[in-house]
Parts: sequence; structure tokens; C-alpha cells
Amino acid sequence: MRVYEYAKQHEITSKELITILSRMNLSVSNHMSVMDDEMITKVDQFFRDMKAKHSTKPGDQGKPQATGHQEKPKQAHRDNGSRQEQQHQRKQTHPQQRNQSHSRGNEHMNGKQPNANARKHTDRPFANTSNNQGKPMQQQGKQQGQSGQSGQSGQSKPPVVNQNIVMNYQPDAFELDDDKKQVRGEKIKKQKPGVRGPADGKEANRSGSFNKGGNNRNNMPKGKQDPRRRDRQQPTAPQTRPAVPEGPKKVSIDSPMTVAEVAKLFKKETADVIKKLLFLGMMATINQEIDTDAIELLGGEYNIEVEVRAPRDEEAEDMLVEEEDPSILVNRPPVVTIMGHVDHGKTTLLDAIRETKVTATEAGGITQHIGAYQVEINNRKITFLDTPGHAAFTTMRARGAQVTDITILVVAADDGVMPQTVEAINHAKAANVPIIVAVNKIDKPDANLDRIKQELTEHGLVAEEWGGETIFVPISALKKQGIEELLEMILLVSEMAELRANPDGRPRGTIIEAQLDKARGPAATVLVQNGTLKVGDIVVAGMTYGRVRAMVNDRGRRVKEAGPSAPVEIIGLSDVPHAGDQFVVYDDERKARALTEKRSNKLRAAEMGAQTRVTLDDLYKQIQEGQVKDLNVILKADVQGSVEALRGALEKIDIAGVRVRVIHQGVGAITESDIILATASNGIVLGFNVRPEPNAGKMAESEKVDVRLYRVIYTAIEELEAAMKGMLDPEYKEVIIGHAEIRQTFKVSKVGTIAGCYVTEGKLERNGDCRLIRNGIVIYEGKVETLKRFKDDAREVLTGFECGLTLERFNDLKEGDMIEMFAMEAVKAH
Ligand SMILES: Nc1nc2c(ncn2[C@@H]2O[C@H](COP(=O)(O)OP(=O)(O)OP(=O)(O)O)[C@@H](O)[C@H]2O)c(=O)[nH]1
Repeated sequence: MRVYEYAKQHEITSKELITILSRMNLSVSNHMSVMDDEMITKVDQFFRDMKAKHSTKPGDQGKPQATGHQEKPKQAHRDNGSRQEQQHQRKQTHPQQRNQSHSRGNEHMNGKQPNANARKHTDRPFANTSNNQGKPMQQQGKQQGQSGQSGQSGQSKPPVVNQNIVMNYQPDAFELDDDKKQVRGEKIKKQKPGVRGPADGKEANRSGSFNKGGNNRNNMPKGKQDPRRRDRQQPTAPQTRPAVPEGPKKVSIDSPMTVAEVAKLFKKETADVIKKLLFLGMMATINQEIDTDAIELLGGEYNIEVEVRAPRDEEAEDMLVEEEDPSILVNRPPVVTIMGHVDHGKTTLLDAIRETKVTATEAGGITQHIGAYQVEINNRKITFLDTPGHAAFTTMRARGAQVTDITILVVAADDGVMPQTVEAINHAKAANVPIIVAVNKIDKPDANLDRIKQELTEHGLVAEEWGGETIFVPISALKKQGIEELLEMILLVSEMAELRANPDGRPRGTIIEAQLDKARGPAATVLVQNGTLKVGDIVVAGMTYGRVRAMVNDRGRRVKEAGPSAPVEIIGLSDVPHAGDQFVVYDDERKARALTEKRSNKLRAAEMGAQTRVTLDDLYKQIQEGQVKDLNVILKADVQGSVEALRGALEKIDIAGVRVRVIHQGVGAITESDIILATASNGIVLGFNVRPEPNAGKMAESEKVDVRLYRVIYTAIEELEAAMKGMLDPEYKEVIIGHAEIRQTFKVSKVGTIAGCYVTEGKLERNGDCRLIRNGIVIYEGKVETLKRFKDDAREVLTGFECGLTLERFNDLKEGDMIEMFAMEAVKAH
């Protein structure tokens, strides 16, 4: 049994259980750790001992201060007995039945027991541990005794603060005040919808009896709740109209909450909360989620102390790759991606593998292009992602999915190492994925295997036969030579990597491809990474969910289930997920829907909120907060010399233990691929005398990747150092005003070269700052000297118009060059 399962069964948090375990010298690493029988027996015993101790000697725990409750210790005692029985039953029942019996138990006990809250407290034998973490158990016992709550057998949390809230806001506030109870309360309600109404009603009645029979909120009109409560709060103050109840002094939260929830917790009018948020500079709607920082700030406004507890992130728990018991793991096929330079033969190789290994074995089998396929060699399977190019690979990584186990780097033997080869190597290295080099086109007369080996040595890939660790396989994808050897090498590398999964675990994996099929609705190719996905399973993927209606494998066959590393196309999701989204199977459709809703809310909030990526502007803050350890940099420059010089200088920077790590470097314009790599590695892009390609610029903007462009190496170094020291001066920011294309040039003596331009974007301005860009490289930076429309001088020329211009002291203007007009704009200092 896993720690979290046991904890759940005993209604304590995993953290509490881990603390208990470590005190008993039964160390576990986290909530996913497996508890063996011996551990379970010991902890069971511990719990029994604790219970016995508390229930048999209530008097020792401190005399109850409250009078008129002489029955209580007895009650609690009796209650404990039934708890034990329940727990015992629970252990033997299915989780769902368990919940039912839990609810039934509540109803049943309600009849017997006047003090439902005593039940509520004792329902969770070690509730107090949450507030007393790190303190010895005995001490906790003492505290309980002192708190005067021993009427509930000393096991309840001493709700000195809670009491206010309990009284003012039964039962919800009580639950809100104690995060764990809230979670549990919700859970019980969610999992057992059928009993929700009556159970709630009873809950209210019970609360009522606790509050001497009156606080039944459910039966009262809103706004006129419980005058007695007011009396109790301010017994002497005469009141003429129902006042807004006084808010709590202190609240505990563990996660972001919607404005409405916060208002409820603080006991304020929602409109007032929204107003306060506005004063704090936050525009929020009633259902918008606000983060814990904002709630704390808000608390400050209302004089409410907000305690933020370590969040219990159920979603993260769900997405967490389970730490499986090694004995139940089985080998799984490797998942392979093919990368390499344009035209080096990636597609041909993918086809060659598929044709030799798939169609040959399947009678008349036509492979289905679902974005991935499996082949079998020596009775072992290999999964290939059928999306060549590193863009697909890094797009997935950028979404947090690591699906690739091995990368095949295709290098054409007649062409050698090219820019995209290097990019591919850097992408694979950044993802820590082993590389096998397939030297392709060896059938060509000018193929030179040794030259490739030599060239790749410079990029850290040294062939085994040269004393290195990289496997090189000479192949001809076209002639289908060397394919078997390549596949065998893949198996070899995968053996070393010990790729394992639990076919019986919770099914989870990654979306490889997805599209909207007119006839079938959203169709997604998924790679199962753990567990076995079955038709009928409820799947949550990114912001979408649904029940798997049908599954088709890579051979176009309908299948009922798919195990680890199997690619299948699934039908049944409510919407089209993104490639790279991770999926996980849920038992409960409502929970799945709730999760996707929560995610989309979160996304919306994130989109509206601050960017989370590394930027030079908040680098210092992120370093201080420990979010950035290494500053990942993608470096692009006009010439190789600058790349080297800049890299050398950058890597010498070491400020406050943070180092600059150049993860990719190259010559030429900043491309989309650079931006994707920056996204995947949370890095920034430095351009030295180069500009981003138009699409790359747009992508950087939408992905919020910080792209910094420099003309002088010294400035780049200085700015980076300043950013790392938190001394970056963010007073000015460059704003692009317009772009124009040079369509023609004329040489005029005395004047120089005049460029006939067409404004493609924004506008051009006379005397404005501009730069001349040729093939993504900045050739000139200066000012527009003259700007004319036909014969007349123009102050500015707008998009879609032609114009003639000259640049200040510069004549090397060529057709096809780009003029970029910019201005430095003052921005507010931080
Ligand atoms: N002679 C020879 N030609 C090959 C071989 N493999 C691929 N080619 C040829 O090289 C060209 C490019 O191959 P592709 O498979 O399209 O290359 P790619 O890497 O997928 O290219 P992109 O999809 O553009 O990135 C095609 O004309 C292939 O026929 C080979 O082993 N030998």
C-alpha cells in the first residue's frame, strides 16, 4: 500500500504519516512510497496504542473547561469504538463502498450522538498533528489537554482560533478553516453525490445542536442568518439591523481560491473584495482564482492574518509519475525520435523502417499514419515517433513531456554536419536523451563515414571505435541497408537504459498528435507510458477529458487496450488536446471534468497574470527565489568569431553562484527553433548583430521568451551581469515602429544610394532610428536621412505605401534588404 493510500484511509495527510513513519524509524521518501506489510502492521499498532491512550485516560489530558458536557468523554469513547470498527471495515472494503459506509456511519451516529462535532473531531484521530507538525506526540497531547477541548477525548485539534469561525460559520467555515478537513469534506460529498442533500441537512442539524440548536443555515434566508450568533458575538451591543458578521482574525489557506471563496472565508461582501483587489492593482471577477500571495495581501487589507500552508496539490499528485515497486515493473519498448538536417533522409529512414519491419510482417497490412508506429525485431518492440524534426520533439518537451528515450541523429554521409544537425544534438543533450548516429546515404559515391565521425567529435559525439561512447551505424535509407543493425543498436541502448513500466499501474502518457476528425470528433494519438489504457477509461489530457470510445493502433486495427510504450489513436475526448499534453486516467468523470475546468481557469489566470519565464528584467528576483540556478542561453551571432567570443565571455560570468550555460549557439537569424528551445529549457535568446525571423519574433512574443539583441559584445556582457546582480536598468525599451522592404536601388551621384521601399508593417519616419537587415543580420544601425513619397519629402510613410529613402552615412543598400524602424521608449522602473 502506498503512503498516500494509507494516509487517506486513516484520514490523515501523507505528510503527517511520513512524519509518524520517520519517528518510528520507518523511513519513506515520499507519499508515493510503498509501505510493506511490516510497516503497515507497526503503524496500525501505533495508531491503536495512541487511540487506546487517548480514549482510556481522558482525564489525564486535562479537565474539560466546558460544563454541562459530562457525557462527552463517554461519547467520544464510544465514538472511538465505532471509529475503530469503521476503520476495520474500511480496510476491507472497496474505496467507494468505503465512502458509502462512511456516510452511512455518519447518519447512523447522528441519531445517537448529541454532539456531532465531537464526532467530527474524533472522526480524524490525529487531526491535531497537522497543526503540531514536528512536535513530539506527547507534547501534542499536552497541548490538547491545555486547550480545554478534552471533552472530545483530547483528540480534537485545539481550535482556539477555529472556534470563532466554527461559531460564526458552521459548518463550511469550519471546513475552510482546516484545509485538510475541507478536502475531506469535499471528497465525501463529491464521491457520494446521492447522500449529499440529506447528509448536508444532517450536518447542519448537527451543527445546530452544537450551537444549542439554531444555526441551521440551510433553512434560513440569506443575509438573515442566525441572530443568536450575533448575540453571542456581541452580547451587549444593541443591534438594529443585521450587521455584516465580523471576519475571522486568522485563516489558513493552502491553494489559490476564487474571489467568491475568499469573500466567503473572510466573511466579506464579494463586491467589497473585488474593490479591495482593484486597490491592490488586480482586476478580478467573482469566479476568478487569485493566488495565495494575493489572498495574503487581501488579508492585510482586512486585518486578517492569512496562514498559507504547504499546498496539497492533488493535481500534481495525480500527474506525478508514480514511484513503482521495482518488482512489479516490466520492460517496455523504447520510444525513438529521428532528428537531423533537412534532406538528410529522416522521412526516408522512417519509411524504410516501417516498410521493412511492418508491412512485411503484416499480411497486406497498410500502416496507419497516426504519428507513431511500432516495429518488432528479435521479438522485441520499438516505438518510433513518426514526426521527424526536432521541432516536434522540443514542442513536447516545452509542454513538459519527456517521451523520447533514444534519438536517432541522421547525418547524410555526403553532406556532413550541418546547422540543424548541431541543433538536434543540442536539443537531445538538453533533454538528456542518448543519441545514436545513423550515417545515411552511404550508397553515394562521395559518402565519407570518417569525415562525419570527425565532424561530430567536435560536438561531443565520439564514435565507440574511436574511444568514445556514441554508436555510429552506417545506413542507406533509400537502399534499405543497415536498417536491422540500427534497430539492434536501439535495442542495445534501450537495454542499458532499463526502460520499465507497470502495466497494471494507473494509465498515463502523452498526446503525440491530435486533430479534429469531421466524422469521429477529436482524435488523438497517445503514447501510453505507464499502465494499460482501455476502451471505456476516462481520460484527462490537458484541458480536455472524455471516455475512450474507440482505440485504433498503428496498423489501423481497433484494439481494446494498449500497454506501456504503445501508440494508439483514441476517440472520445471532448476537445482536441495539444501535442505534448500529458494524459491520465480517472475513475470519476465528474472529477475529470472539474480538473479540466480548474486547469482552464488556471491558464486564463496565468495568461492574465505575470509571465513565468526567465527574463533579464526579473532574473535577479528569480535567482533570489531559487527558481533559477543556471541561466540557459541560446546564442546567435552574425559570424562564428562573435559566437565564440561571446560564449567565452558569457561562460566566465559567475555571480551569486549562478552561471551562464550556453545550450545552443549558431550563426544567422534567430529562428523559431531557437525560441522553442528557449521555451523548453526556460532560457533566454541573445542575438548579436542578428534579428529574429518574423515568425520567431511573433513566437517569442506569444511564448514570452526574452530575446535580447546587441551590437556590441561588451554591452551584452554588461547587461547580463547587471541583470544577475539585480541592477539592470529597465528604463528604456526598444519598440519596433515599422518594417519596409527594399525593392529597388538607384545610385545618384552626390546623394548616394537611394532605396525604393515598400512599407510592410507599421511606418517609416524621417530622422528615425533604423537598422538595415540582410538575411537576418544587422548590417547597419543609424538614422533615416531622407524620406520621400514621389518627389516630396515625407515625415512618415505608412504600411502599404512605397517610398524612397537614404540612410545617414551609408550607401551599401541592396534589393531584398529590410529596414527596421525603432524607437527607445521609456518604461516604468521596477
Ligand atoms: N542516395 C540516397 N538518397 C537518399 C537516402 N536517403 C534519403 N535519400 C534522398 O534524400 C532526399 C531527402 O530525403 P528525406 O527523407 O526527404 O529527407 P528528410 O531529412 O526527411 O528531409 P526533410 O523532411 O525536408 O527534413 C530524398 O530525395 C531521398 O530520396 C539514401 O540512403 N541514399
